[in-house]
Amino acid sequence: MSYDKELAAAKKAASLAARLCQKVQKALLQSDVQSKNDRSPVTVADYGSQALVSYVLQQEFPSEFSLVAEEDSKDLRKDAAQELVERMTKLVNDSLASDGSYSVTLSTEDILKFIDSGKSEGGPEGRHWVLDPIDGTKGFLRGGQYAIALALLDRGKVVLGVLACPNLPLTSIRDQQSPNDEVGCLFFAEIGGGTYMQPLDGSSAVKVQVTAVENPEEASFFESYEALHSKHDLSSSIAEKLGIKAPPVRIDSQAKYGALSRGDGAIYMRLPREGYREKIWDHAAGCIVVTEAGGVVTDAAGNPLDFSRGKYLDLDTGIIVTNQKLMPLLFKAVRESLEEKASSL
Ligand SMILES: Nc1ncnc2c1ncn2[C@@H]1O[C@H](COP(=O)(O)O)[C@@H](OP(=O)(O)O)[C@H]1O
Ligand SMILES: [Mg+2]
Ligand SMILES: [Mg+2]
Ligand SMILES: [Mg+2]
Repeated sequence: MSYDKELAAAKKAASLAARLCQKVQKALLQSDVQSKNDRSPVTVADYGSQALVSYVLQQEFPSEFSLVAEEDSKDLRKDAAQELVERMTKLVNDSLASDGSYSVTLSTEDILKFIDSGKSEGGPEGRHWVLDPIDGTKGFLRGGQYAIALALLDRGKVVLGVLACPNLPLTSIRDQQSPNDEVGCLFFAEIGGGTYMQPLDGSSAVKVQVTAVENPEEASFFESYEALHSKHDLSSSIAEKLGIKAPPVRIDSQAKYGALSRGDGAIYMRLPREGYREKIWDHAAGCIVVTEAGGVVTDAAGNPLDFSRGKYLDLDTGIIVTNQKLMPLLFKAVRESLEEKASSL
């Protein structure tokens, strides 16, 4: 089955949302930051991006629409958020107008409804869009990496994914010469069709592949910038076992999956603290972008990620990503390190 029409819509929605986010990041004001009850930050751009993507997808697929997305409008309906909602409404309307294909002016209530249409629970039946309107909000606030991550599930499987990474250099992050290098990448993948990357400004796409490195000593690895999101000491001990020489590359968001899909690095390890439950929007798009580029994504027990169980990914311990050749070595090092840790407790 082809998902070409869905992929085209997803690319358009994510690119428009990326433009909105870039505009906000440039003019970031402290008051744009709200605090959700889980204490993770969320900005006018997270909400605006979700409203925009939800609107575009509903225009393109009016009859069959289900969206599992990270944000909801609860905090925005409080009096204190009124100014933020008005500014966000203007941002979304300006972004839609700049595209030219939608002649519409949405009201604040429309916008809140589009945000709330992301409340689907997903699951193993039918089709569901999966959206992280800004993945890596902390990176976004720091001026670092972030991604607009959009995927489509069909009967529980990820069948397409798009990652817009507005701050990711077009060339490998390993050989960055100057801070002026061009940035803004759009990664996209459809099941069975490979992974492509194009500049966010719309010029032509190139096919990408994960690295062919087989010797772990030559590999480099990615992990979260935020030490709270992934145990840096554990990944260091795994890297040491593998003989990896290069220091870890710490970047925010699913930009890690994008960078890995084009071979900027060989390994991504995500080892959250006990009790943390991963959400599908944090991995669905990244997972297909890497697997279609020839990579492998599993949990720490070697199982593929199961996106069919609702909004949570119930997995064993963490997520590991690399190419086919290195996976057995990485898996072994991860198991040994986890066992050593368990026996030292
Ligand atoms: N304690 C924790 N452990 C692991 N991941 C966490 C976490 N707290 C938040 N996250 C997730 O980590 C994501 C960012 O990924 P990364 O660590 O790769 O930059 C966040 O996405 P959002 O920024 O969309 O909220 C959030 O879902
Ligand atoms: Mg968040
Ligand atoms: Mg996220
Ligand atoms: Mg997010």
